[in-house]
Amino acid sequence: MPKLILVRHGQSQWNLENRFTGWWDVNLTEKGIEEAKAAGVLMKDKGVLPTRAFTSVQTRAIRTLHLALGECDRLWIPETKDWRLNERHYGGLTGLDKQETREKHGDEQVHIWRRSFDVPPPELEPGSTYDLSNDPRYFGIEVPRTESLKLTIERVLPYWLSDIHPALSAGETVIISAHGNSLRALVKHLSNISDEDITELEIPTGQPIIYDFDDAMQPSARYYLKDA
Ligand SMILES: O=C(O)[C@@H](CO)OP(=O)(O)O
Repeated sequence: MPKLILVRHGQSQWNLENRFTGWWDVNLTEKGIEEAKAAGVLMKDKGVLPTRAFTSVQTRAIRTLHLALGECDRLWIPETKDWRLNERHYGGLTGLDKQETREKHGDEQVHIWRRSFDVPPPELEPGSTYDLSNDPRYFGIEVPRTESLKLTIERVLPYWLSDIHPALSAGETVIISAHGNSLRALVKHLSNISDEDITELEIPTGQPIIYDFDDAMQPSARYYLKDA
């Protein structure tokens, strides 16, 4: 039975500092490293061992993948990195302190920017410190200036369909190491969650989530590997 493992990267430096992160490339904290390793130990203990890996082009997700695979002796499996699994682009909010932004714009506005389905944050100014248009990893890609969850889904889902789903259909046990909002995009699709209800879904760091697929490639209800 094909299995899908979703894991959000361990705590990042800007998760710790409570700053809007998005596409900005920050590293894991010590706690994040431990969370990633614990995910790998759990996979080993439960005998859920990936045969194929997908991740974003962001250090925190790549390192989480490698730390987890290292713990379950699966560093050798094929892996693909793709920007379409990146975190949602936080636009002009990138780098700002979340609490200070609440104090400036109000709780409600910040909640809309963070969790509404289709209201994107303000656009990032061209030439801003956080403009990644010239980053070599995005060569040939039009780096977004901002993204809502809806816009994130519009790049995650086609990639899921073209690259990840076929690997699962071929019988692979697939691990995706990605981000809070790129994983919300996938979970929304797989668990058929409405545009309203997805605003309530939070994905914890470093905690593997599983879907089992049946012969018709229909996903089971999702569950945490720790509860299996
Ligand atoms: O800052 C971010 O990029 C994300 C994930 O850490 O934050 P949020 O919880 O607002 O989606």
